[in-house]
Amino acid sequence: MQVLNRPWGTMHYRIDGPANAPTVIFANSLGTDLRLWDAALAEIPGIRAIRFDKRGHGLSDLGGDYAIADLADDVAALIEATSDGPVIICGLSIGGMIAQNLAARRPDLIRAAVLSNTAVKMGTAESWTDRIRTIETRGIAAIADMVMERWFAPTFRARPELALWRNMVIRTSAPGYIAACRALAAANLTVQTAGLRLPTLVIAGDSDGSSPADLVRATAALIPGARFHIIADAGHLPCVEQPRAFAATVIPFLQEHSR
Ligand SMILES: O=C(O)CC1=CCC(=O)O1
Repeated sequence: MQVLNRPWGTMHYRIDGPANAPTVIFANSLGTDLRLWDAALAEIPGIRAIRFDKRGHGLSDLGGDYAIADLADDVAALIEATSDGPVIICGLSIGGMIAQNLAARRPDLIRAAVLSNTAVKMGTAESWTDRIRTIETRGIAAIADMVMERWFAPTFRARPELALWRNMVIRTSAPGYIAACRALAAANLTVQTAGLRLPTLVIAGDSDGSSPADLVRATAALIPGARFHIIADAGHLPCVEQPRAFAATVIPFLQEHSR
């Protein structure tokens, strides 16, 4: 377990892989911690993988409310503290929004981006307000079944591990989860993302109930030269549901842009 001190509190991160391998930094989604990437990383050898828990998730502190740009600033600080030169970023969902924001504002730190199951805008302000209200009135467990349906295709929902992912959501601190919902409600990255000029791979899941493939494709279309790939039998978290297919999609891109 490693610690980065930030003005808002303590940020948890970890590094795996050879010190001299190309660095890839992974940004998690809403309601998950850095274990989100366990299965995919087991299929992606030869990288130095940096993972972290964003504010209010996993072992990291919350501080107060924040915007997507503040989360991107945390990642910038983590890169500066751990790495020489620009890195590849791989972000999923809100993690993909962090990646878009950081690539737009700090091109000196990011050489290429993998944007998984993300968009320039996710959900509506009303949908996030409804979710926050449910958590405030009935607790975070009240949203868990709805979230599982958005995250996973039916095949995965029948597997015993579903209970573990459900527990991950339920055990996220309610204030931490709500702060991320507020940041999502306020975020629209259309202008920033349309200005991106870096190698980008965009990934969608064919059964994603949160960022449907057409929404993800529309974000890819904003970035000149971006590649777009749909993973079959995968919902919002293809790195969990289809780690081999996820790795097979990502590895050639990482190899191409690590040189
Ligand atoms: O919980 C969801 O609906 C999925 C999601 C939206 C943003 C994010 O990071 O995850």
